[in-house]
This record gives sequence, structure tokens and C-alpha cells, in this order.
Amino acid sequence: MRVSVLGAGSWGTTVAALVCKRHETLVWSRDPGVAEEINLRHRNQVYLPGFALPPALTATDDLVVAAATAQVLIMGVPSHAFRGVLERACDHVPPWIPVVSLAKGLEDETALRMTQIVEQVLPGHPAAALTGPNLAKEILAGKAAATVIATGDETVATLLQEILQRGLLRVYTNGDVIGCELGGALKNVVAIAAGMAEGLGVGDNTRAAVITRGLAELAQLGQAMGGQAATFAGLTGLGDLVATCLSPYSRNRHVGEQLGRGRKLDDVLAEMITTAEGVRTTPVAVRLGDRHGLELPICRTIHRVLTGEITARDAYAGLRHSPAGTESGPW
Ligand SMILES: NC(=O)C1=CN([C@@H]2O[C@H](COP(=O)(O)OP(=O)(O)OC[C@H]3O[C@@H](n4cnc5c(N)ncnc54)[C@H](OP(=O)(O)O)[C@@H]3O)[C@@H](O)[C@H]2O)C=CC1
Ligand SMILES: O=C(CO)COP(=O)(O)O
Repeated sequence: MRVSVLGAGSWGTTVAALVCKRHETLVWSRDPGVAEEINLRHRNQVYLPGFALPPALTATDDLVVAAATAQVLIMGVPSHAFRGVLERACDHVPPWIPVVSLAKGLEDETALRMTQIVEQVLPGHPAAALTGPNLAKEILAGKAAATVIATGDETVATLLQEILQRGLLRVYTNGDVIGCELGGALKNVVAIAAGMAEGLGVGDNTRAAVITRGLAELAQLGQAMGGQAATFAGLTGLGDLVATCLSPYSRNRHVGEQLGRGRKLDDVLAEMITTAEGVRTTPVAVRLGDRHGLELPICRTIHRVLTGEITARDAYAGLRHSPAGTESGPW
């Protein structure tokens, strides 16, 4: 198979490096310097410093070539760039080929999931999402991990499972695309909250409470939007939530930690090269909560911190004023 990955950031490059071991793989970067570095030096120093990439991996800065030669198209750009890149590529994408999203976010204006954008921009193409507890640098280092390919089409799921399964990376399939994509997007908001707890230095009991109540919150919203309860207890829900909330590699957790230390969001984002999707997903989650009549206390509190209305310390102190209800309730 010929596989094209659009986006040569941390995750797009990592997935391309896995796939290229058995399939002809081309990764597209809008930056000619990144494409040249991958082709000539087998490195991507900006996004994956210190890692050697397989010589079999080739790169291009020509979006048309990447789109037109693909038999499977993998979208590795963040959610805010997803529609734009796909719209630029769509006239060149061969008919009916599967399109896989790597992005863990929701579209700002529409709150759409990435596979819904694929269905709008490339109607008729099977759309899938690859999601799960998969920190790029651990995967590239060859450490064991599990992930999920989510698509409603079983034949496509099996094909993609075969293409993506490499070494110690176990690829499961799941037909609950809504639940898988929402778990991947919403866990980033909770990871910001867990990072804040870390930055405030408040301890492991607090972190455990944030993770558990965060899971309840993302499962509540996810089910209201059509996801299945079991999915949120699986790799794409609980699994990814734990990895992201605990890992020092997580960008979302990093943002939260810095806010917990009292820094300003703009200053934290200004020094980051890579993407923390949760910052954009938080307001979308709040709007979805309004739409579905849900309290979502963690998402709403994180939103107030991100907008500067309250500090991370205020958010933590505010717990005193919100009485706990039953464990099955929102608080
Ligand atoms: N990193 C990880 O461990 C994982 C990430 N993900 C998800 O994968 C998605 C991508 O993340 P990741 O690779 O980490 O992000 P990075 O920030 O590492 O890289 C983003 C890439 O997208 C490119 N890009 C950004 N905007 C545009 C645009 N408008 N047009 C073209 N290219 C663009 C960047 O190019 P440029 O350098 O030119 O700006 C860069 O190559 C996210 O949704 C993330 O949540 C999922 C699992 C694991
Ligand atoms: O999604 C991820 C791990 O599964 C990566 O998390 P961050 O985007 O927070 O780094």
C-alpha cells in the first residue's frame, strides 16, 4: 500500500515512521526544511529531537503529490488545521480511499469531530480515527503500547489494523467512532486540570480525584452525544486519560502545570512549539455542555482559568464552596 501522512509534527512523523516499515510511506510537511531534513538526515529535530527516523520514510512539501499518490490518507495535523489542509488536498485524493484522523480535538466553530469533517469534505471515503494512550516519543522509542482504530466499516478497520500494527504497538478496532473520538478530545481538558493539580503541588489524592471525576464528566458528555458507556472505560477513554494526565511528555498536562505554578496562559503557549489541543477544546466542551444541559464542572472551571477569569489556585480553593452530591451526579 502507498500511505501518505499529512502533517510532519510529533505524531504524524511517528505514525509515518511505523507504517513505512512495511508500506511505502510519504509524509507531507508545509515546511520544505522539515521535508528535506527527513529525506536527507532521517531526522525531525524540531518535533522529535534526538530520534533517528527510518531511511525508508520519505517526505515532501508538495501537498498535491502526497494526496494524489495515496492509497490510504492519514491526517496528522492538529484539529484547527484539519479542514483547511483536507480542503486543499481533496481535489487530488483518489476516489474511495480511507482517510484516518490522528487529531484529538473538535472543530472550534462547529464542534464537529474530525471524521465528521472527512465526511463533509470527502463524502464517500471511509473515515477512521486512530486514538488511544499513545505518547509519540514512547511509541517511537519502541515501547509497548495499545491503540484503537475507530471506524464503522469492519473491512476498512481490518485493513488499517494491519497497516498500523507494528512491533509492540497493539492496534484494536472499535466501531464506536463517536465515543473514541470524544474520549481522545475531551481527555485533554481533564489533563489540563490534572496538570494544574501538579503545579499547585496538591498531591496524588487530588490527581486521582481529578482523573476519576474527569472521566465521569467526559463519559457523561460523550454518552449524551451518542458514544457508548463501555468506550469511555476503554483505551480511548480511561486509558488515554491516565496516560495524558500522568505523563511528563503530555503538552496538555504541561499547560495545566504551568498555570498551576501561577504563569499566564499566553506566556506558556508562546514558548511551546507543539500543540496542546485541550486549550481550544475546552470552550467547545463548555458549549456542548450547554447544548446538552450538562454541568461539566471540571470543563467549566478549566474554561474560567484559561480565560483568566480565575486563577488555578482560585479553582482549587473553590472546591470548598461546591457541596459534593452523589458520586453518580455531576460534582
Ligand atoms: N504528540 C503526541 O504524542 C500525540 C498527538 N496526537 C494528536 O495528533 C495531532 C497532531 O499532534 P502533534 O503531531 O503532536 O502536533 P505537533 O504540534 O507536534 O505538530 C503539528 C504539525 O502540524 C503542522 N501544522 C499545523 N498547522 C498547520 C496548517 N495550518 N497547515 C499545515 N500544517 C500545519 C505543523 O507544521 P509546522 O511545523 O509547519 O507548524 C506540524 O507539522 C493533535 O491533534 C494531537 O492531539 C495524538 C496522539 C499522540
Ligand atoms: O494524546 C496524547 C497521548 O495519547 C498526547 O497528549 P498531549 O497532546 O497532551 O501531549
